Amino acid sequence: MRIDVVTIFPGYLAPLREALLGRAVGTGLLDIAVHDLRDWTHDVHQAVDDAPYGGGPGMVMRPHVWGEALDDVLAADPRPARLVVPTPAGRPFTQAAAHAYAAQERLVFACGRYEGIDQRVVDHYAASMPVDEISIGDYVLVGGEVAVLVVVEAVARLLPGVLGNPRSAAEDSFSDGLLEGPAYTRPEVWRGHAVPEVLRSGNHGAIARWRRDRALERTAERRPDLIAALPPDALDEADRAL
Ligand SMILES: NC(=O)c1ccno1
Repeated sequence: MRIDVVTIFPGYLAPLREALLGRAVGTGLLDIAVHDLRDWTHDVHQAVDDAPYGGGPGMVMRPHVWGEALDDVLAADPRPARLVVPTPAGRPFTQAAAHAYAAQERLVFACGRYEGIDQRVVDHYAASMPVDEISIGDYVLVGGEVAVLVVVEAVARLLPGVLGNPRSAAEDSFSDGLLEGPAYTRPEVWRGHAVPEVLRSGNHGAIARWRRDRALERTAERRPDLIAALPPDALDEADRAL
């Protein structure tokens, strides 16, 4: 997979070269290119924003700079791309979206700043390619860069070969529509808190049942919306007896 990120703060994306993502780049599983939007300005001030039509606070990012940048970035690789624009006004980014993105050959991220990018940029590219305006949560960041880090990590870990144990992704929170339950490791007792005995029993059926029950309890308590969204056949008789 190739990932391009266009931003006025390339340094914000440095973590993409670290740890798991850095190894994925090093092994060729992931190809990441970060571009400075200001490279496509032509004025001495390298201006990328201007006052909003209709008035209001803040500045809006200028369409012609973005258009020149995205034209060049998209033309740099023949693989079909999806343009992703993080914004608080976007559709929620979910684990399902992460899986969908992991199946893409190429993702191009446009990082807005200020009051965002002139809407005509999204409208223009949406006429010729898939474009998603996505949100990583109901809060407002200073720009799209941090959201890109979140999305890229959520997507990259799903790529075959990136995680050491592929079962990790298969048993993630949300993989079965539920939150993951609690996890424990040694020692058996820590500051008077003992590991649940069933996890030390070696009884794999009982362990699986216990884990499912804890996941159902946690999800019902913290995210009842996920329980409500489960397909009718998702809960078996033992689940319903909980
Ligand atoms: N909530 C978000 O995804 C976001 C992106 C930029 N600012 O906020």
